[in-house]
Amino acid sequence: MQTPPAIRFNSIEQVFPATTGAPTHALSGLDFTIGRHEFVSVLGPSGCGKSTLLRLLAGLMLPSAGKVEVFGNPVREPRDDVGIVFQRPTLLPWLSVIDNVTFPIRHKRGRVSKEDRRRGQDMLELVRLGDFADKRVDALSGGMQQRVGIARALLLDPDILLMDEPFSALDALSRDEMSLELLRIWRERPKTVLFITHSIPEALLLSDRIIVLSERPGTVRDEIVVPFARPRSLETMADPRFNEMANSIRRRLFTHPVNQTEGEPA
Ligand SMILES: Nc1ncnc2c1ncn2[C@@H]1O[C@H](COP(=O)(O)OP(=O)(O)OP(=O)(O)O)[C@@H](O)[C@H]1O
Repeated sequence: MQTPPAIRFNSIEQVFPATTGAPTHALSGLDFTIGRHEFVSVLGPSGCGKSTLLRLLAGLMLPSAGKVEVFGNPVREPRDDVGIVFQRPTLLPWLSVIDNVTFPIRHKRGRVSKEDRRRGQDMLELVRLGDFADKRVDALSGGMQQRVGIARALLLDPDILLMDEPFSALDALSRDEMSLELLRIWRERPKTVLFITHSIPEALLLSDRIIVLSERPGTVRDEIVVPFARPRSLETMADPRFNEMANSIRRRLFTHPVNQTEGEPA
């Protein structure tokens, strides 16, 4: 039997009812799969349903129709093998860094064992915050707080990592630095990554494949295989093909296709 993909969206419809006025049709006929340890970014116009598809995959809500599957199993609730990093890391400012990293375990089991703390410390080493375990999180910069969020998402060693615009609140330099850090972490701990972003260069630098969604209701408009060799670095962005691809994606995103072939690269 064929191994199921790590992630499958199968004919997803998502309609949000309205208390007044028309309901919002957020996603329609959404179909795509992601293979194990693949890094896939989702790009699309504002409001096209990117965060919605991530919340469906995280088991935070159920689709109006269709199926979301993780390793062939329908997603009905949050799972330990799916870690999530949000745009803002939602840390508890009165707790130390290590207590924030191990918080999901405290929340779930009511206590944190020595072994859990050791694992938390390992994750802090991985994100290069090993010396900051006992600091309060509000003493850290935005980039460092996002590292804490990544360490927390990796604590239970999930197969799948969902990232919803994780670096968009950072300044440009920290953003580039965190992109490279994410590539390093992904190399050291291979994961299946679904990464939501508004940044075309970020998607090109990080991903194996980019899914471009249409305007709402979001559906797959394009799938782009990113050809750049790994490991990638800022040098990758100097490859002349990088700008060409970025421009081609930009055109696809911001033009309304007259027919299906418009915007195809030459
Ligand atoms: N819980 C909800 N109830 C009602 N409408 C919702 C709900 N969640 C999302 N929506 C609507 O569904 C559509 C898709 O929202 P979503 O946040 O998924 O888009 P997005 O592509 O992530 O947007 P952005 O790029 O601006 O972050 C939007 O019109 C939004 O207002």
